[in-house]
Amino acid sequence: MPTQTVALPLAKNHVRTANATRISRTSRGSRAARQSHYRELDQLAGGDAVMQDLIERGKRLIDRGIPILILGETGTGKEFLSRALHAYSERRQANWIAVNCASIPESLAESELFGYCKGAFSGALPGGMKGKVQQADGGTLFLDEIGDMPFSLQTRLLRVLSEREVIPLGAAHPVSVDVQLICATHQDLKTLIGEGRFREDLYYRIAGGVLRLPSLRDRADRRALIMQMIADELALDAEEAGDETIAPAALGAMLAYRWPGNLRQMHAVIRYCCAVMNDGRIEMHDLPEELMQFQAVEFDQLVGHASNVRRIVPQAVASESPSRLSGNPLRDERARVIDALVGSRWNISAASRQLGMCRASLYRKLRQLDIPHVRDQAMPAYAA
Ligand SMILES: Nc1ncnc2c1ncn2[C@@H]1O[C@H](COP(=O)(O)OP(=O)(O)OP(=O)(O)O)[C@@H](O)[C@H]1O
Repeated sequence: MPTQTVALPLAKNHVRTANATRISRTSRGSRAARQSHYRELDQLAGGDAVMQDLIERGKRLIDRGIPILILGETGTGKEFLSRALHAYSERRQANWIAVNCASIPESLAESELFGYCKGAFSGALPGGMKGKVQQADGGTLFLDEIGDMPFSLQTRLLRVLSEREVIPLGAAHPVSVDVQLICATHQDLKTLIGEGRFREDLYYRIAGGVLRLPSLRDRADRRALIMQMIADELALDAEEAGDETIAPAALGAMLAYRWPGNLRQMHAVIRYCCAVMNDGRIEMHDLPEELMQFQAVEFDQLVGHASNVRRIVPQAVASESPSRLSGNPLRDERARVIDALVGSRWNISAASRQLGMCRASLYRKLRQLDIPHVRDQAMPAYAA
């Protein structure tokens, strides 16, 4: 067994256990708790049929101790799913141990994963150290970014999985381990295998069951997710949050946006919006720049292409209630006009109908309220 590693192991706080992190819904008002908030397995499905099916398969696999490989773009919730599966499983009383294979320096990887004995190398902790695999004994080992695991380590991992035992650095005898394995990656492992960067035999060992998380733009329950995240951020119950917390135009922009960073990005955007909003309601001008820029591009594409409008504007948005009043008549009117314009994707006829005025009056109103037409904006100026 190779024992050439001589560097110090990673600090103890690199170990994240499920026991140290809340699994269930957090209580109202605790910001620190909310930030490390993990949902139960059934709550992850939301109202999306693909997710519901995936969760049901996940339950069956974990019940049978089958190694699970979670695939999905960055930020789709692979780690969340892994924690929730562990919390659902019979192993929930034991540790959930995460290892990010992309972030451990190769020189430390062996000692980090497999541990070492007293005096294994100079600079080692006096009492030796249990590796992550042993720490997960009886529980779940989550190998995140498995596609980035160095090839040499893949060989050792394969042995651990086949023999169900580890040999810490410097140890004379193997130690038995019993772990539920969950791996995750955003990479295409089949391609890595083709390129000789990932062991095919390891792939079949870790991919007992494959769960592919959908990207956020493919999820049918985006609206419910947005409302839930707002509720979480404001520490409200989902029903309490309701539609009162977000203007129809802002909701429409979030529904239409492509979310390349998936749930992680959406969570960050909602945290931002909730921090900057006034009067407990997210308005269009509270959205961060990337969503505004996206809107500007979309509108530019839409001008003169009325047939696209139906496809991009969610129907529910158009019929929602107008913005909450601020008490400043000019500001309220400006917000109402902007809501109508954005809600109708700058279709002037539709917006004027909604506002109860003729097209000419609406054009006059735009000039009066200093709202430039979207055609004339590099980026929409929504500040009301
Ligand atoms: N079900 C969920 N409900 C609310 N927020 C979620 C959910 N799943 C994920 N998130 C948010 O997205 C963030 C990223 O989730 P997670 O780390 O599980 O994604 P990932 O797919 O593992 O990402 P990466 O591939 O980049 O490691 C979380 O920190 C959380 O803010």
